[in-house]
Amino acid sequence: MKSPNSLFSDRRRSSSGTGSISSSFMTHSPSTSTYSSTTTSSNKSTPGKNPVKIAAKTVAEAFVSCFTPPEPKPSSNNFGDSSDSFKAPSVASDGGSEKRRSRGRSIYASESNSIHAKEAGSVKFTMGEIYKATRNFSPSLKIGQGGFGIVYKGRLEDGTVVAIKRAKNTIHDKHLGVEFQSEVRTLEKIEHLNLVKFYGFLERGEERIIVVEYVPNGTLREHLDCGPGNVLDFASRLDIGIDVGHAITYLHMYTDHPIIHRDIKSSNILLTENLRAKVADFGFARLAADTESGATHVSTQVKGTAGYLDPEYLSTYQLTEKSDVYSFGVLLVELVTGRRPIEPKREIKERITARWAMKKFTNGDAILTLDPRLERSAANSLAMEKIYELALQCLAPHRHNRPTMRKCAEILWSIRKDYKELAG
Ligand SMILES: Nc1ncnc2c1ncn2[C@@H]1O[C@H](COP(=O)(O)OP(=O)(O)OP(=O)(O)O)[C@@H](O)[C@H]1O
Repeated sequence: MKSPNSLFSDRRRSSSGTGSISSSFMTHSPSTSTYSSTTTSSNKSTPGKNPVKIAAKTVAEAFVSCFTPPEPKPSSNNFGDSSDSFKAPSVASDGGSEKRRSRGRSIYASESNSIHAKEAGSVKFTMGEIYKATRNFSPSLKIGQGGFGIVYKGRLEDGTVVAIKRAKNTIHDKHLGVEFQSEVRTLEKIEHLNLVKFYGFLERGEERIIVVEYVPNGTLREHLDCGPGNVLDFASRLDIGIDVGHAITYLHMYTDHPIIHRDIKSSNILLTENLRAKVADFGFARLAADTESGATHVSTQVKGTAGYLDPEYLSTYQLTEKSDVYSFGVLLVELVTGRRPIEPKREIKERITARWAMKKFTNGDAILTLDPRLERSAANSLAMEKIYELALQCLAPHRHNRPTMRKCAEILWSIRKDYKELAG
């Protein structure tokens, strides 16, 4: 097993609301030119033969101040203004007059000649509509920035408020093109209360844009980073764990073909005003092996985020749904401790949070790892122990020893039931 600290990072991001920019603590970056998309479904291990390059994202996201929801500043660009107040630049042949077909959602779909427009469930936007929705990508509507590009808050013509993800230069970064395709293809196939809703996309020239549901209350990571006044209480953390559990169970079990998210992490969990969770960012998602044909895993290059990556996948390149289960285990520890999966500034034995917390748990000292901002009540302590018991299983080094996501969700349900009874 490679240490997460030795992974590559090809990402930099700034958090919405804080404006802070992270820098990678990883040692080197992968060359984008060595990217390989070679993947196979297999029941055999092929380590060493794959031209694999690890493309892991950084977790060294330096949120320096407390979270504030990513509402654009009130300004002349706010949505309260008349939409006549700006003009969309003219766009060559994108055809603002394109008619659109509806998918039963409050948006329109294209009937243009695009191959995507003809695919079931796909929705194509024009550049004119995107300009209009974002007021020409107004900086005041910028709500975040990730490795993929800049995210804007936008409003569609029918008033639907959306998040518009604009890829940075895909022409010079093949990864982003692949990520875009992956995200669109996955989003097209899914619909679940705990997954961000897909509204459509645009792929034209160098532009790659994804339009999804706007989730107004920031990321789980931002909430966990908050100071004493805004602590996410234990019950909310439990609810969020269950929501995420349901979302991943749906991906693994209830889509036409199982989908592996590959990047489950707290900064990809968006929260609604009621603190319900929605899993986002399907840039690394991919279809699981076709078990009906006897395949047990997919052999593919390693992608994900350092600190959340399944060690077995990391060393064998064999991807299964259980890699998401491992990441979910890391997320459970994050929910309990409030810490990031890797905390480089702490003393060595505490740097890998899951390792530290699981050690304390097995030594009977779990309480020492509970987020210091949470109450040390009987209900919290008992639920914490049970969550750690589940996390320990999710973090098993070998995938066969990890529970399914469905089992995880069931266990969390029963933990919440007991928690409610005890907490009163
Ligand atoms: N649907 C959404 N609703 C509201 N805010 C969003 C939405 N999607 C993204 N954001 C905001 O934009 C930020 C960047 O999101 P994005 O999905 O682009 O990250 P990313 O490219 O996946 O970053 P990374 O790959 O480094 O994780 C998020 O942290 C969040 O604050």
